[in-house]
Amino acid sequence: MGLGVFARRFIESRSYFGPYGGDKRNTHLIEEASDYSWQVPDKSGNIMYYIDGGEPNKSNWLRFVNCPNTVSQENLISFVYHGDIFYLAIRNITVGEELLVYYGHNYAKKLGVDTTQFR
Ligand SMILES: C[S@@+](CC[C@H](N)C(=O)[O-])C[C@H]1O[C@@H](n2cnc3c(N)ncnc32)[C@H](O)[C@@H]1O
Repeated sequence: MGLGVFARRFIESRSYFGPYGGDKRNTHLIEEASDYSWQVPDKSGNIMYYIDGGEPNKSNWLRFVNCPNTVSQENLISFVYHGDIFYLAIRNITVGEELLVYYGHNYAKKLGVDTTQFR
């Protein structure tokens, strides 16, 4: 699991964080090459490009947020706004709790997460 992000202060539901830092790339090969990339879809769901936070100096702390193993652990969801990725708190998060955002079925499966419980 490596490093993760833990709340140092109370985070109110609907707080949001971002944008996720990284290079915008057009190749799907980045999904294989980087553990830190997000797909950015257009309004029809077609992938426009990827944001790759693989290089720490071009990214930010959002790259360290892990994926939950169970739905009850999930406390952030990702969303696209003006072509960037943001994370939204879907409930109050208490001090010391790990911030966890679901990565999507494909990536989560690779990590051994039981994806059937996630929408
Ligand atoms: C975006 S990074 C998250 C930060 C990472 N833990 C680190 O130390 O840089 C994604 C990587 O974190 C690890 N990871 C995140 N969520 C995980 C989970 N639920 N189970 C196992 N590994 C996980 C995997 O190695 C994955 O490729």
